[in-house]
Amino acid sequence: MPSASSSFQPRFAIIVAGGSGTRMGTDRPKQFLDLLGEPVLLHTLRRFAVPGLGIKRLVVVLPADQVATWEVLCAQYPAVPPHELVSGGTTRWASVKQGLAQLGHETAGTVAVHDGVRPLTPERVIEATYEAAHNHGAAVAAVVPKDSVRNLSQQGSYALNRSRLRLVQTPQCFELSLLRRAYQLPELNTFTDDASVVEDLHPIHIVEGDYRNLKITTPEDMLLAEALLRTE
Ligand SMILES: Nc1ccn([C@@H]2O[C@H](COP(=O)(O)OP(=O)(O)OP(=O)(O)O)[C@@H](O)[C@H]2O)c(=O)n1
Ligand SMILES: C[C@](O)(CO)[C@H](O)COP(=O)(O)O
Repeated sequence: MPSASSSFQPRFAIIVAGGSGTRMGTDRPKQFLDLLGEPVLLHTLRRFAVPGLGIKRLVVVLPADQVATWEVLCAQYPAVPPHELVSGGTTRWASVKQGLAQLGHETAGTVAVHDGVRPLTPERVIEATYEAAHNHGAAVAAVVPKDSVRNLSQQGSYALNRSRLRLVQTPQCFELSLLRRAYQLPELNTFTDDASVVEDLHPIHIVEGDYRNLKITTPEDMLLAEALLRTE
């Protein structure tokens, strides 16, 4: 169950799966690809449907032309977690905005935004990110880079101090009214995630993520996900 400090704050989750997966290059969207017997997105939903997390509503954002396909797909699997379907937009930002609109009548709570293509997120990371958002207003899961990092410059490139860098994952959790305010501002082409949408309004707290929490983006990520899932 959510810890005592957050027990009076309802939890919501918006799972964004409205993308087309151009970098994956498959015919069907990567969120529908089979991962050891179930679609990637179904694995992701199951991670959030764990009773101990106490999530009140699970909203799934899909490409408008894939909603019917998803409903047919879901009918083929047992015990699909209850979820609400919403059509997305042409950018991740627009899809999150649609997901937030679905929560329009909720007055308070903590909301997680999570990529539908992160099917391996440990429960510990989800719980810690909700809890940190409850305490700090805004929290994202992130990990330390394992490789050295260089910044490209006109002269060539220079090394960055990686001890001060973090690779940001999802979930990204926020106090509901804060996320709503942030998503009322105009969309910028510098937005890559929800933290970048919120950060001008509120500081972002970093929670320890997990290297297993990979985002399925290119074909080799499916092989990695399969291998990791087999160890669970
Ligand atoms: N218009 C969009 C674009 C992305 N997403 C979601 O945001 C997450 C992260 O995006 P990404 O990995 O970039 O997915 P795609 O946009 O599908 O991939 P690509 O950039 O390769 O086309 C994914 O779960 C994706 O479905 C979304 O809901 N709506
Ligand atoms: C939200 C995200 O997964 C955090 O790392 C990432 O920014 C999504 O980026 P993408 O280019 O849409 O895959």
